[in-house]
Amino acid sequence: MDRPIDHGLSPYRAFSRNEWAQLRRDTPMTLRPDEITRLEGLGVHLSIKEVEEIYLPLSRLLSLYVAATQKLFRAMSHFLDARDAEANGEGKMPYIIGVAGSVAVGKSTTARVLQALLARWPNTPKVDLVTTDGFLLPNAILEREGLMEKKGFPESYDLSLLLRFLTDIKAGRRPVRAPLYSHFFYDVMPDQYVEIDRPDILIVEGLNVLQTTRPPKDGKAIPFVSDFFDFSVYIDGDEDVIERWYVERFMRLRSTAFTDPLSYFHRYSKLTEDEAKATALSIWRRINLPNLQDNILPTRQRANLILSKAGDHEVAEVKLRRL
Ligand SMILES: Nc1ncnc2c1ncn2[C@@H]1O[C@H](COP(=O)(O)OP(=O)(O)O)[C@@H](O)[C@H]1O
Ligand SMILES: CC(C)(COP(=O)(O)O)[C@@H](O)C(=O)NCCC(=O)O
Repeated sequence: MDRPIDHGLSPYRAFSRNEWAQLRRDTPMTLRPDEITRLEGLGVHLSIKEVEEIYLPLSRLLSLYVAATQKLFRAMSHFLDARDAEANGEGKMPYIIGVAGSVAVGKSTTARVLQALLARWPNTPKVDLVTTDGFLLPNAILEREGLMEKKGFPESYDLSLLLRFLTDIKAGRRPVRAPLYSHFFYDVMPDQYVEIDRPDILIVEGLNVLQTTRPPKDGKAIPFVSDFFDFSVYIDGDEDVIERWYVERFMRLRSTAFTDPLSYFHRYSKLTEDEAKATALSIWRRINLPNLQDNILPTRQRANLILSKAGDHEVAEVKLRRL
């Protein structure tokens, strides 16, 4: 009799927090407490324990993966007899890591921590970071197209600009410019860019980075953003917990950035505490929650690694995709 096919094998290997923390092995902590403080978001404490137990083992894994990829790249150069190009530094290929997840789940914070940790590994001294909000369509266009309530949805991004950016990075062009978004002005900044000049690692952070595109009608295939990634991380959490983080961040901004009359959300600084909370909840439920449910969560199983967070941003479980 034929053996039944095992449909139960998960593509992921799951680790409890403690199991994952053991995988740090003897990696020394490379960030000082004051350096961790500088990585914290607005008024939020980032615990050293969290960095040591979760992000340091992850940086160890990534450093090993990058080294293996760099070796593979050298093997290919050897095969193509492209050693001269390699000696001139032309053969360097940035290792690209995607960081995905809901609005307010902690993508920017995680990306900044990973950037700092990875830059301390000897084989990856230059680690750059790009956020995909720079590739949002400007408000003027979103308004014209009736998309202001769809900011962060797939249709609100200039996907071809993002794909061109990633193509240029992978082609080894230098420097490559990424547009900049301002949360203060709630808009893309005209003529402001971040220059990416051949880093060892590029982290690309954004809610849309694992999304797939519909098959084209004209037969011309468009690549996925994730086709350019060597590794991807999805940050996960329960909806009600992320909602709370969103509202808490909004309330902190209300008493800081929003008090500036130039800020887009200045009008919210004048609301009472209860009115402001209700406004934050309404934005979350009208825009960010439907985006999470319809467009972000369905991409979770495309990630190489899933970090599942609990109520205080502490990672409770890590899932690593089997090779
Ligand atoms: N590991 C963490 N520990 C404590 N607070 C965190 C952590 N990650 C994120 N936060 C806080 O949660 C909120 C959302 O994080 P942020 O990185 O801005 O999210 P995103 O980029 O996904 O919108 C911020 O207020 C941030 O300071
Ligand atoms: C700018 C964002 C779409 C996040 O973009 P990302 O960096 O993930 O590409 C999001 O923070 C946002 O502004 N959402 C619209 C609703 C709101 O104001 O929260």
